[in-house]
Amino acid sequence: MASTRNLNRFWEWGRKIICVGRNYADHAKELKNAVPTEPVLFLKPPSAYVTEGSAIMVPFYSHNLHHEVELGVVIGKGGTAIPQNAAMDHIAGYALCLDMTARDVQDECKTKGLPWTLAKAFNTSCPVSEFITKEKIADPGNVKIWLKVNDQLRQEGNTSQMIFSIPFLISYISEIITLEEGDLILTGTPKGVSSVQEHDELQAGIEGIVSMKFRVDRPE
Ligand SMILES: CC(=O)CC(=O)C(=O)O
Ligand SMILES: [Mg+2]
Repeated sequence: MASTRNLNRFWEWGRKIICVGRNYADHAKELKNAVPTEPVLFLKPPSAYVTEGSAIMVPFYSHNLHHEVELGVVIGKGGTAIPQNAAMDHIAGYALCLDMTARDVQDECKTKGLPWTLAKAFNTSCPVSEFITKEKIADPGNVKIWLKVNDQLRQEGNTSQMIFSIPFLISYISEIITLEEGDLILTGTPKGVSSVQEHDELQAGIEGIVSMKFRVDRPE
């Protein structure tokens, strides 16, 4: 049965945020990571969401917060082990997302063999744009995404560069983690990630579709 809940404010649903790492070869290489042969997955909690008008907070334990601009896929119809050829039917729409990453903490976690939770899942680590209905993006596998810091272009990529396609990711993830209406999948970032500081202004967009703006702040 179709849901009567409105996905326009999907971030208020409190559902899962599933992130794909190293899905662009140029980004994997810039961080000297191997190009993966299977998707790299991690999670953010719903408390990571932040929307325009609120600030991205640098976690108190980090001195190297990075931006990662990514296309987000909002799930409209849940499922388990969704076949690739049905995957697009499970999408309600999209959002532009930032996977804010405490890179210094992530590097330490990697060295110590620890999970990335402190680096990736802190409050405000998932800034999102307005909800973009599915009809507004004819081919999510071919859109240009970009990010500027204080008006300087830092990231520019096309989702056609993804190693694992959106249908493949939906199918792969749903075999392991049942997808539910309101879940968000972050599909990975292209090259150009870099450090942001308190008071910086981040602007990001999907060309011709949406743009968004966030300020960076640090707790007192
Ligand atoms: C190395 C990473 O932080 C992976 C990641 O999140 C990505 O988007 O790639
Ligand atoms: Mg990422």
